[in-house]
Amino acid sequence: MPITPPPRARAAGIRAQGLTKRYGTATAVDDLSFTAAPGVITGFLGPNGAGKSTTMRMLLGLTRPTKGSITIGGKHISELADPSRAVGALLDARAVHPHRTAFDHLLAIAQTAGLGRERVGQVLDLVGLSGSATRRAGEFSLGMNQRLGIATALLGDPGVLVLDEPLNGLDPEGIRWMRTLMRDLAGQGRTILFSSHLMSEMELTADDLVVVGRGRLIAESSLEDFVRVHTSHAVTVRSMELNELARALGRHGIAFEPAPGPSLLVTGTDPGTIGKIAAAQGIALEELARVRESLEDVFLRLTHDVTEHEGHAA
Ligand SMILES: Nc1ncnc2c1ncn2[C@@H]1O[C@H](COP(=O)(O)OP(=O)(O)OP(=O)(O)O)[C@@H](O)[C@H]1O
Repeated sequence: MPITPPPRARAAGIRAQGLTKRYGTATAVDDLSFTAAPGVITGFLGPNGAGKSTTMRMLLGLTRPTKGSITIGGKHISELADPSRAVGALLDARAVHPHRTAFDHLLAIAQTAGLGRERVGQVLDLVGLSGSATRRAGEFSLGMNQRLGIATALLGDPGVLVLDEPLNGLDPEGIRWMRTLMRDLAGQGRTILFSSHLMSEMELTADDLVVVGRGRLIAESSLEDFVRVHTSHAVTVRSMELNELARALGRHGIAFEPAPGPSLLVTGTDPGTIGKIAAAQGIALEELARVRESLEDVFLRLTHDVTEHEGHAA
């Protein structure tokens, strides 16, 4: 069933400016600024405790910032004429009354938001729960609860969706479904901000990334640029004539270091150049391959740096 966001919500992006939240002496979110644009999936990435949920709660007006702001289309959620139609959220999929049926759960929320009964059937259909509408939420698996949470978020047909760890607890089929749904929703011009602590999930789902560690911004860019900028490029080259190869690279001023096996780890150049240098010297190569840090490695290194910095500063 196609669902079309109201035109007024189409262009509403999310913007955090100097957003800060302190609990006593602990800082959960620290001078955080970022944007999430309409029409794309923005991945909010950070290890557990990085401040993602707190940021989302401040966006939804559930937690008051100590300093700074987070707005939807330039407005605080309390200034929006019809917040439930502007923004939908999945925060904690288990926060459902266990004895209520899926239908009644959605109906109660729809009625509070002034939405018609027919919308409940539509969202149940959209998330594939029509067949379980009369089952109690307490009997649901975590994956079904996630679907019910998404149905709740979509009730008001909002232009902005805020999803906290939506892929948690889903099986591979559920993950594929959630990705396709997010892609479709973004394709309709909606703003999607979804959090995860897993780089592997982001890699396959997000267009843009906001990376946080210890409440601070670590990186904000497209996924593509993040990979390009933060991935260190190196080339491994294996040859039985390693000494000759090392001398030839040295003559060209190319940096290298020994690697396991009869191999060198070469930096600052590309495989093509190494191949040409070897060919010119008549050196046979057994292997010539670009080494890429996995995104998981990049993420761990970046967030580790923040932790280290914090540790020294403390
Ligand atoms: N109500 C609160 N009172 C005190 N400290 C809090 C409160 N809410 C969050 N925190 C702390 O703020 C920090 C950020 O928590 P937050 O839940 O926002 O992180 P997160 O990135 O969403 O991580 P997770 O995925 O584990 O939820 C944590 O150190 C957390 O213990």
